[in-house]
Amino acid sequence: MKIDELYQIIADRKAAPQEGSYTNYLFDKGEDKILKKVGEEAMEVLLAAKGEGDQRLIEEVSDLTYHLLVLLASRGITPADIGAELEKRHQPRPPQA
Ligand SMILES: N=c1c2ncn([C@@H]3O[C@H](COP(=O)(O)OP(=O)(O)OP(=O)(O)O)[C@@H](O)[C@H]3O)c2ncn1[C@@H]1O[C@H](COP(=O)(O)O)[C@@H](O)[C@H]1O
Repeated sequence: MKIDELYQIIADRKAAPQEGSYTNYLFDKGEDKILKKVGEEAMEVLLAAKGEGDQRLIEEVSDLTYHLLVLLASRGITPADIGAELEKRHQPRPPQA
């Protein structure tokens, strides 16, 4: 799944809450809960990277990505906003001789 597609699902949950949605559970709990999850998932990324293997790392980065997108959506920030910021930082380098 593309990041933009997942973000759109999350934004749709915000606009139209659904019974049993984990995303809506997070929105209902509020920003402190979302931030706590982001912190926990970030720590799990570190632990996975330090010896749990590439598949675990992929899973934990996916968990972190999802929770970061929930945080952004809760603030009305889009992946395009992040892309624009990264684009501003981008400094193309001349090809090496
Ligand atoms: N990508 C994800 C995704 N990644 C992780 N998670 C959930 O994140 C939670 C993290 O697990 P934890 O054990 O850390 O937390 P927990 O004990 O379940 O919950 P807490 O009590 O700690 O909050 C799990 O419940 C996972 O299901 C996700 N939940 C949803 N999505 C995507 O969001 C879409 C919408 O989901 P719903 O909002 O549930 O409809 C889905 O189609 C998916 O594409």
